[in-house]
Amino acid sequence: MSIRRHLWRLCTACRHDLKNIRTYKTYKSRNVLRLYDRGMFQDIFPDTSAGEVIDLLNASSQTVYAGFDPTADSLHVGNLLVLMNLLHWQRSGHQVIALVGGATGQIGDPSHRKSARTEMEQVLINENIKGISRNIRTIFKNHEELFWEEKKTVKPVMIVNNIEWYKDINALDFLRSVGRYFRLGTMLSKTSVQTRLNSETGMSFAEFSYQVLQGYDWFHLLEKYNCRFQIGGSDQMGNIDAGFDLIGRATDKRVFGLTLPLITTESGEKFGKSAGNAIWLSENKSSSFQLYQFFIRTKDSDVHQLLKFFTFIPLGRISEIMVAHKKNPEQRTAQKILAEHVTRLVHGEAGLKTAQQTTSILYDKSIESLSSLSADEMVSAFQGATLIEILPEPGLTVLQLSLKANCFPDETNAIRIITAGGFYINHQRIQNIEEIITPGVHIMPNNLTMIRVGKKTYYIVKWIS
Ligand SMILES: Nc1ncnc2c1ncn2[C@@H]1O[C@H](COP(=O)(O)OP(=O)(O)OP(=O)(O)O)[C@@H](O)[C@H]1O
Ligand SMILES: N[C@@H](Cc1ccc(O)cc1)C(=O)O
Repeated sequence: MSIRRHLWRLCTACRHDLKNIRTYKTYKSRNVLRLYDRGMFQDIFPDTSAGEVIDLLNASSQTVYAGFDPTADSLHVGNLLVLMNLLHWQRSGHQVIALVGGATGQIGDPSHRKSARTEMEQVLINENIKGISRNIRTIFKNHEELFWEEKKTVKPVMIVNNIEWYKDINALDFLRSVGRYFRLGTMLSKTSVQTRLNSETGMSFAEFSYQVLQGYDWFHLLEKYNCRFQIGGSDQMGNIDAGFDLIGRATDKRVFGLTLPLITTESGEKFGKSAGNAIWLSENKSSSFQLYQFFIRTKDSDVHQLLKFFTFIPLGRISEIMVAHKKNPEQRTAQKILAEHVTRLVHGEAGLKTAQQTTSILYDKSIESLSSLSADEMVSAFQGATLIEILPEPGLTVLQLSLKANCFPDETNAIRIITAGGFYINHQRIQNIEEIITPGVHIMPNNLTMIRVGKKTYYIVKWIS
């Protein structure tokens, strides 16, 4: 039987528990494998261990870890899926460890990458460690304060940095005591290695050794905290397997790895920082409004799955939400619930309030409201808006501005559409092509101008000072 069917069967056996859950504030059992019902696990290994894992989880509280390399100063929505998974473990009574890769980040994980990462300065790595540790602490704190109403307190998340155990390790000792357990054939067979070996850029020995470092991390956490579970996105399969192998050879303990599906873009690209399409969890990189809007824009075909991934709402209630949503999809009820949950978890009540207030600006067509937005916020508010930087010139006319902003293919079209009434500046229709662009009228106090052509083509002009 395939692992999926095996898990499915086991999860079906647990399903009667789910029916008894009246509130989404808590889970009644320690069996987190039920998250399979939410689509939150892709694979488990060893691949026949689902029954054993369920028994272990039900028998006692376990320790689980997931790692994040400090390759940016903030985590993003892709990483949030891993954090959601960890939160479910915490809600189920387990000890959660979030590892920040101060050591592994210096090498760079080759998984899912076409070329080596550019080396980062230590000061930058340190800043990144602070940023992502702050994200993790904030999310766990918001969860406990806003989503957890049980009397029983949850076990606080532990944040560890693997530089702590690598900084004093001697290379020779490491190769002798850890390196000897790694088999070259197995290491070479990893997809992350094969893809790169067959590419033009090839792979350095340092990157090749990455799996040894992540493997040893798990060994270390097992020895120190009895951590028997590691989770990560499906791109982490090879690295998790390396630790599993090491522990199998060096100890007599049983450990288990679980992978999660990757959140991808419409074109199937992994959503994250390397692909350059991240929505960040730090307010200074993506505002609470941008995060909220990102989820509000979820396609109808995806919203059911994202409610399962990014909220704690029980599945039965999610189905009810979807039934109501399908009756009136234009009201975006499901998207609003999703956006509200995620924004509250990531930015707290205050962040959610700001996001909702800013959203209401979209429906309130005053200049005061518009000028309270930043250029980035306007671009995300007016979906697909083009951002253009223009040097202000005295005497610039509406026609000249429309051409500089590339709103029209040529002057004839510009004159035709503007005079016909299809051109708007800051929500005001402008039909006089000779009107002079004036600060305070056309240029808002935030140094921006919003242009609309026709019903929904937006341009945001940022005036360079
Ligand atoms: N789009 C995604 N969907 C699900 N999990 C993800 C996604 N992106 C990252 N993760 C997971 O988050 C964890 C930490 O990943 P990491 O910090 O290396 O970020 P990353 O975005 O994968 O980095 P990069 O894009 O630079 O490769 C890993 O378990 C990884 O699989
Ligand atoms: N390799 C993981 C991060 C990580 C680092 C160390 C670990 O022990 C575990 C995970 C990633 O790049 O996504």
